[in-house]
Amino acid sequence: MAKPRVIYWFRTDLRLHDSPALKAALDLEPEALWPIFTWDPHYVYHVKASPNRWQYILDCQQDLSDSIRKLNPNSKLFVLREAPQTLLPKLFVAWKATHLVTLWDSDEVVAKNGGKPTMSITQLQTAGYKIGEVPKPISAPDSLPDPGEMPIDFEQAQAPKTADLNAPYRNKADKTYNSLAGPNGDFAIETLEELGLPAATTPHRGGETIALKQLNKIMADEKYAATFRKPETSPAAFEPQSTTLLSPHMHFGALSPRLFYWRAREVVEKYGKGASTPPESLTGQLLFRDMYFAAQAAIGSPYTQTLNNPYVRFIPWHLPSKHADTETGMSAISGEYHVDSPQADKWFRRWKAGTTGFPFVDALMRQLRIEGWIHHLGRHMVACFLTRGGCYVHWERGADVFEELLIDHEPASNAGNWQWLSCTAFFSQYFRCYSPVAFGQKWDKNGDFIRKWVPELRHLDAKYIYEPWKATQAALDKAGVRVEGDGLSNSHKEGVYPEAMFDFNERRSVCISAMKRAFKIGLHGNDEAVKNGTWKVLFEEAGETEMEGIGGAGDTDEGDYADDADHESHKISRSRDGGKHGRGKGNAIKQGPMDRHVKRLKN
Ligand SMILES: Cc1cc2nc3c(=O)[nH]c(=O)nc-3n(C[C@H](O)[C@H](O)[C@H](O)COP(=O)(O)OP(=O)(O)OC[C@H]3O[C@@H](n4cnc5c(N)ncnc54)[C@H](O)[C@@H]3O)c2cc1C
Repeated sequence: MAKPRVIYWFRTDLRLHDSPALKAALDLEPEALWPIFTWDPHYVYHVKASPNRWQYILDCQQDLSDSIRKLNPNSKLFVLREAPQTLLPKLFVAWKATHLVTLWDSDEVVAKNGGKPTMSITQLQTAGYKIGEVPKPISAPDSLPDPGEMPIDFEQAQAPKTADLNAPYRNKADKTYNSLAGPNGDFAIETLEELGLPAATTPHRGGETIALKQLNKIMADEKYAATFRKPETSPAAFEPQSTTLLSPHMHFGALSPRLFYWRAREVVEKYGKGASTPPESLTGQLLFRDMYFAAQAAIGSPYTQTLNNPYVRFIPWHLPSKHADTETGMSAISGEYHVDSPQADKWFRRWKAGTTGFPFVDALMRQLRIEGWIHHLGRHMVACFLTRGGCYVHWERGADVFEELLIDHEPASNAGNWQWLSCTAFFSQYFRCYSPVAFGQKWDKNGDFIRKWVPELRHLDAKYIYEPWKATQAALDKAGVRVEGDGLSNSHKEGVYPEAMFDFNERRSVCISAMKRAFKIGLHGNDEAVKNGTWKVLFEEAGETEMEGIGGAGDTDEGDYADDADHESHKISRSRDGGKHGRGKGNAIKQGPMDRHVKRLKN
């Protein structure tokens, strides 16, 4: 019998280590193996991303290609410029391929959670416990077969002409699909130039080699890794940041979460007494990732939006999404929204631009734009501020901005965390709000983080750096800064920082009242009243509009319970572990997209 000829299609798994699908491909003992990546126009034009994330994926591909070449100088990552659904059938014939191998997400956690989404870490841990121990990661292969010949004497299907969500970034002609095998006909990795994009601004670079180096460095610092407690890590730390910054590597599959998990477990076991436990520990962080993945797997496409989502509370936020297709609700966070309040729209645009006049919020938003990454508690701060703790703007607007700017953008984690922060799902303590003054001061009294990202304020006395509206004229003169305008029209003026866009305490109390009312009315995304618009009547009957709200006292959230939605369940998970360093069976985590599927091709 003829030996298999395998097209190995790299998708969200840009690595060689811990790849069951690659192992399955090699177990076939193929006579030819073509590692390929195909540029899907859906991704290129319909997934919003700044050049920072494009650079990251190109880095991951280049590194993978170099690693493949090290194993076999005749091979590399062959990049093809066409949609997979039109390309692959032609390749199977032209290259006489017999097998296609991919990685897929698993629904096992959902099945073990009674077919329901995992809406708390306890549910995730219980389902994980039923599945059993997390499989150990497998090693990278030490050799790869040659690719076969690669004729492309077929017509390249043109990418459909559709709306390009990334058009605002393209400053050159888009040449992504000019030729199937790239400008030199050698199936090379695309460049930002080909994509028509400017240079990235982020200092963070992608690729399996960097990811493994970073992981080794983190685990070599045993005390850090074993005693990691997320709520004790500072959102204001930079160079180095206080958490691992491994999320973008995991997003592109350059790092296996199973490898990360087991390395963290081993360090904890060696460390013994004093090690941290889930959910605050490093393994606990990975549990959150799986919790959101399994929630998305169960809920399906409505997961990333409110409409049609039975698990998301309906709150009549400002700037709701325009739904092109209200039946399926598919385009919820495409970026198009109703401007029901010009005031809220301006707040939203100032939030996005990092010119709210609240220096801690602005510093975080500017770091997000330039670096594509901010600390988890920084994400808490800006998300709470945009939604239930300040602007009362829809969480889908914030998720949309994060989709564009994050280098680690992961649909499940992004939507889930925005729901958490806006108290629409996963978390409900809407009276706990992050103060843009007190929360930053807790971590960084001197405001060094603000001085780095908001240079207009870098010479301002620490006494005023979180609230420049309180600064005396003498203090402002000494710092060489004026506080005026909204930052949208005068953002390029040297030495000018915008005025605060509202009184935070006032807004917080307005928001809390409005949240209280919405919780009382108790609608969810799949309720008829939400779908047919009659929710308006219910809210009008219930009293004043959100803008006039009656106010409520509220608590200042300091982030201590940042990842702790249900204190009771947290206690349960600890006792199930016997309080031992996250080693109990209750910590079992089901790795995300790791099931292997080998499809026999019918050609
Ligand atoms: C509003 C909001 C939006 C977010 N959007 C994303 C996103 O698009 N992609 C993304 O990966 N994370 C997202 N997060 C979760 C979290 O902030 C990041 O995963 C984390 O900050 C990444 O930094 P790190 O690798 O240093 O994390 P570490 O603290 O070092 O944690 C290790 C890993 O655990 C996982 N993890 C940790 N916390 C969470 C969490 N709450 N949810 C899911 N996974 C978690 C990540 O994979 C992370 O790399 C979001 C959080 C908020 C509040």
